[in-house]
Amino acid sequence: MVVEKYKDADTTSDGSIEGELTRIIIYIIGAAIIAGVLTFFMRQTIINVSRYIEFDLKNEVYEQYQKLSLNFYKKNRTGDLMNRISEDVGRVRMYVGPAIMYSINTITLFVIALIYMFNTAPKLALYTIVPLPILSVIIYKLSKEIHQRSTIVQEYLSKLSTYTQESFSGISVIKAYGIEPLTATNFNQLALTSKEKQLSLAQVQAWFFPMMILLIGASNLLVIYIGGMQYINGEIESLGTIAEFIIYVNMLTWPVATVGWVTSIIQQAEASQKRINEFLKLEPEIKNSVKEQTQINGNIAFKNVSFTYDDTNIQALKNVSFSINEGETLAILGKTGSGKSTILDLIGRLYDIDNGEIKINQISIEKHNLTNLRDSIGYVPQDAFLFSDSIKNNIKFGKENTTEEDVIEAAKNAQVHKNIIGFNNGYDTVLGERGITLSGGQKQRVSIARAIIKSPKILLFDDCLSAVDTETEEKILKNLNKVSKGKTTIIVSHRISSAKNADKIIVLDDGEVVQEGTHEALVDINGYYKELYLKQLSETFK
Ligand SMILES: Nc1ncnc2c1ncn2[C@@H]1O[C@H](COP(=O)(O)OP(=O)(O)OP(=O)(O)O)[C@@H](O)[C@H]1O
Repeated sequence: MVVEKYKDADTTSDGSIEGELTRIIIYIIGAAIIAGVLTFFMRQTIINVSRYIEFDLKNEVYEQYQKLSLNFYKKNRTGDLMNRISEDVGRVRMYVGPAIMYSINTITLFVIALIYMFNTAPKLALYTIVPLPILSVIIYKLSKEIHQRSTIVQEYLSKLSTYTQESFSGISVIKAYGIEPLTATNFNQLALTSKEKQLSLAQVQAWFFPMMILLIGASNLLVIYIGGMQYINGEIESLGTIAEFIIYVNMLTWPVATVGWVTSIIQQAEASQKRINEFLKLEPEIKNSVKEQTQINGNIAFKNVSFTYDDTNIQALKNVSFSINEGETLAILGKTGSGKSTILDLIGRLYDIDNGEIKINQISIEKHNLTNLRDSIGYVPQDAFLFSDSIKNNIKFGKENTTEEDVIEAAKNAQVHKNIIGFNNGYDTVLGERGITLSGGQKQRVSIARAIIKSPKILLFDDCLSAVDTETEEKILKNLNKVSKGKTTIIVSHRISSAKNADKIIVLDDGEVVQEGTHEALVDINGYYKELYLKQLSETFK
């Protein structure tokens, strides 16, 4: 406009043109600086808020994971569980962050630009904005397609990483069986499919910018053509209007494109939020219905207990009855799959039973505060699970605020102290992926130390001496006898040596109690226990 004003005038030499241009340049620079500062604060506020929301949501989802029972984990694949906490939460964040931010941006810019455009040249404004909704719809369709294809790409990437992870974990089996070529072929097949999916994604993505450029170009041409015609016809006064409109078109194209993109983000976020909500509404199967504290002394009684695993429909326990008093030791023997571990899981209330009753301190197990119940149990599982952390922390895991001396004492009682001090870093030796691998027997003993240090009312040992030699077993049992004074102990085993000193022994067969008594009584009766005793006795003297 300024140029046009002075174009035909004779006064090119006076300073007023310079002054006016400088003023406008300062306005432009000033507006850019203000826009920059405001954009910075907007991003700071909205993106930060979205990160806070993401943080809260992740914690909420994780907390819910902790509450849900084992059955839930069996029904859902680990990949899906991970997705909910990372991808679904991420999509919701995209909605509360970028989507809202870009929408505000678009609306503000659009309203201001449209007011200016219609004020300057209403007819030209109308022609200019015609291609914009088309651009929006195209970008929406493209974004949707891109999203669908990238979900598939993501799926293949996680399949690839699961496969590789599993190969790394099972590398010793792969090498021992010499199946490297087979695993390599499988990997190659997966990688090939993954590549194809990536290429198909790239194909759609490749359309994104050409489409934008095409539509911007079309809008520009339209402005120049219509604007030019209007100028020739004298409908618009100045050529500057055309230049002004070209700037508007370029200013509006990106925000209009984001409308399409934002719509697709909102749709994805809606689906993710729905999935998260459904998940957060899930009630844990095992509920802690008792809020007040309950006392656990260690009397345990099973009365006609039957239990079937939901997922496999295997009836693991049939009409099982037995009782054990506070401070006593019970040994459970039986063939594999006879239901021994299931009994221990039921005492920790990892599952609720179908029929019968489990009583702890003469009170039904459901009437106990679940936290109190689990706090009073020291459980050593069949497969000792140790975290990728130091040995010290793995033992301390049983009881947080504990002293170094207690850790050493527990390790001594579990007969693993000597092994630990033999490592270069002693108790600070890191286990797992980043550290050393313990032998099966060492793992079991660290796991025993973890249970002992807790000094719980009830100690549950699930075949946890299977990987130690009989001499060490003898020593551990002797120590356990000492530390388990006054505590109720249940030992699941396949060895008579672990069971013989128990106050009571039960033998399970296919989920039923088939023998019950003390060692002295059972070796006198024909049956599984006597057979096992004679077999193991003869092996000892071989
Ligand atoms: N988590 C589970 N989900 C479904 N079925 C299970 C589960 N755990 C065990 N089972 C089934 O229940 C039955 C009893 O299993 P349990 O683990 O109690 O036997 P066990 O006597 O401890 O065996 P082992 O001596 O081999 O450890 C088995 O047939 C087993 O397949």
